[in-house]
Amino acid sequence: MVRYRVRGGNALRGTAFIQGAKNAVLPMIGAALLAPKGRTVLRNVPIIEDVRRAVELAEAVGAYVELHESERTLVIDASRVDSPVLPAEIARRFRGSVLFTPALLHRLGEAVVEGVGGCNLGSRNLDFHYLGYKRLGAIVDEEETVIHVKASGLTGATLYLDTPSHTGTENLIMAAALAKGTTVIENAALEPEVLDVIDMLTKMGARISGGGTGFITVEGVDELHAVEHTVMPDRLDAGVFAMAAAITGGELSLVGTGLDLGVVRYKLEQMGVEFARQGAVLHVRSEGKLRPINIITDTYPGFATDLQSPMMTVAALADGTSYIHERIFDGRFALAGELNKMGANVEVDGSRAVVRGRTPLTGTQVTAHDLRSGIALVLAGLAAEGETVIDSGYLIDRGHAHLAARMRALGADITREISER
Ligand SMILES: CC(=O)N[C@H]1[C@@H](OP(=O)(O)OP(=O)(O)OC[C@H]2O[C@@H](n3ccc(=O)[nH]c3=O)[C@H](O)[C@@H]2O)O[C@H](CO)[C@@H](O)[C@@H]1O
Ligand SMILES: C=C(OP(=O)(O)O)C(=O)O
Repeated sequence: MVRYRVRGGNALRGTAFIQGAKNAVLPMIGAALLAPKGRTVLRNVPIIEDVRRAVELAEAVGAYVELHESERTLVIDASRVDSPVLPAEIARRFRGSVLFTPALLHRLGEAVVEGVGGCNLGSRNLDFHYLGYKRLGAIVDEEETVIHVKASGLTGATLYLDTPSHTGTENLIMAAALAKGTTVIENAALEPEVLDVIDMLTKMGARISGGGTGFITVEGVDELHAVEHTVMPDRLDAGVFAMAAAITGGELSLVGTGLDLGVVRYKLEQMGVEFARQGAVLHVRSEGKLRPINIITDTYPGFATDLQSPMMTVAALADGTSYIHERIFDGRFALAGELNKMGANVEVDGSRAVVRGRTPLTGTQVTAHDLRSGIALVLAGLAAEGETVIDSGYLIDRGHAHLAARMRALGADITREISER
């Protein structure tokens, strides 16, 4: 059992090193399995639990994988992939397991999905993935919780997503990349991570156009080859560090952000946080006095749902009433009860939350219900009086690498403990 212990009151100052993106590296590991020869090299890999699970899953289907932690590099040899089964005990521990299905379909003609995990955020359907595979010529059988997808070669088709699913878009691009003929994916996701995956697949020999427009065209090719690729920065990790500066009255230089934070930056600026781009470094500074804010989550370029929970903590520390509307997931407010235990005043009504700040936060024992509510509680702990103890830290480790060490280097009083239960 992993547990985080945070004692609040310290302003975070210094240089924060932003990790590679979880939501880019996971599809890239899936993409690496599409190459039947050679070795793929992924750089700037975040050393997070989801990556460890992805490595275990790749090994379970027959790939040879080296995770070089201090070099943040993965080397993947997929030449001996021989099992179509994604075993439940690994696959149910993270969402990214679904991203292995296109490679297994192409390489072995079938994929057996014994379960898919990920954060518990209400309904998390996969119908667009399976309907898309069917439109490309696969047969999809569901037996209770096990899904069996079979295809002796896929054929291009026009696909339409009811909503621009992130992993759905990635999976259908990978499925189409080796299908015969042309596939068009309408209402495709626009997230920067999807574009990074398209870049990697393009280097591998895939023919993909329209990334970032919502209409993606894929011309199928006969084979993809192993390449080297550097994973883009994690904009969610960067957002969390910017928020840590905001609530503690700190000053941070974010290194490795590359891209701008878009709407997250604008919302924090409205709250009174100062940003300055200094070449490759994004500088964030706050006096610690924050104005309230309104947030409506949306697919990119809207406000990312994954930063909604951390932003709820920031809102609880702002002077006045903030409003949050969660539009992507129907169960993403588990944080509210935990923040209220610490003294916040958050009222949830369906998909909307009203946060009345600023109320002083006091450290106590709280529960991370998912990855982002976990990191939001770490933020709350940084600004609270006394000690905040957060269980289960595993959920935080799913998505943030070496969190305690990185925050301690900036002056935070935070420890990560491993206990028997
Ligand atoms: C590993 C990964 O990249 N995870 C991210 C990905 O999850 P993920 O790809 O699972 O999220 P989706 O974009 O697919 O899901 C968003 C919404 O669409 C619905 N939906 C999705 C697919 C489908 O076939 N049918 C359907 O109805 C879901 O129930 C959910 O309400 O995007 C989410 C939304 O930005 C992020 O929170 C996750 O961090
Ligand atoms: C919802 C998330 O992740 P996953 O899709 O991997 O569960 C997240 O990163 O906040």
